[in-house]
Amino acid sequence: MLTCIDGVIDAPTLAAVREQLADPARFQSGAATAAGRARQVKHNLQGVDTDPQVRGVTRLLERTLWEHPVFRAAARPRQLARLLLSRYEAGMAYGTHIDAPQIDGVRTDVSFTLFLSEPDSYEGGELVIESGAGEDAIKLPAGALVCYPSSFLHRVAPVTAGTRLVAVGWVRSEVRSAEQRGLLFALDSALARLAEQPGDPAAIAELSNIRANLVRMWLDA
Ligand SMILES: O=C(O)CCC(=O)C(=O)O
Ligand SMILES: [Fe+2]
Repeated sequence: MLTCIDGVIDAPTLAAVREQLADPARFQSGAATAAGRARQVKHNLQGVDTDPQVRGVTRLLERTLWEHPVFRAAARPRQLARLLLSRYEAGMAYGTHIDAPQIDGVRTDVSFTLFLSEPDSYEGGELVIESGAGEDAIKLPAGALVCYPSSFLHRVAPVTAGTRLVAVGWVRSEVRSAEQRGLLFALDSALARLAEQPGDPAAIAELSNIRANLVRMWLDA
């Protein structure tokens, strides 16, 4: 299941982040962090992790994501394996690959892309995800995020003009199965809607109890 979440980063923060990452010298070849077959198809740039601005932005984004209620409900993060700032200039792309099953010793259950560039500021650069039901080409507004099971093949279509700046990352989830995470996310969303209107408190309590018991059954922690 793919989940898109709007407005994860607000406009002033986005502007500050883009400003801090504007200097291309803060980026190096993306091949440094690709393993196996992915290395052959990875043509992009990524933030130099010793650069103080890159570190500052990375920490800020990690913190924001960790505290974001909808991201937490969708990904159920137990640990953030890594967050990378990636930059694609005209001619760059990332061919079809699968993400490593472990990054820095952390199992990868959920992959995500947080879009930092406005979609009309570059051409191409869609994140194309192959789920069982076919391909989805994702290009979201700046500040929005897509998360998807790390088991899906995916690629970044060539950028043909402009610069695509994103943060990509991987999560070890406390619910390992994508199907179970999807059910819990749907249940959470329905319960949040029910809580907004006067309804049947006993029914809401019953549903909350079912949710808690499913979490207990499925928790990988
Ligand atoms: O840039 C993206 O949206 C995804 C990049 C990617 O697949 C990766 O870094 O593994
Ligand atoms: Fe990937």
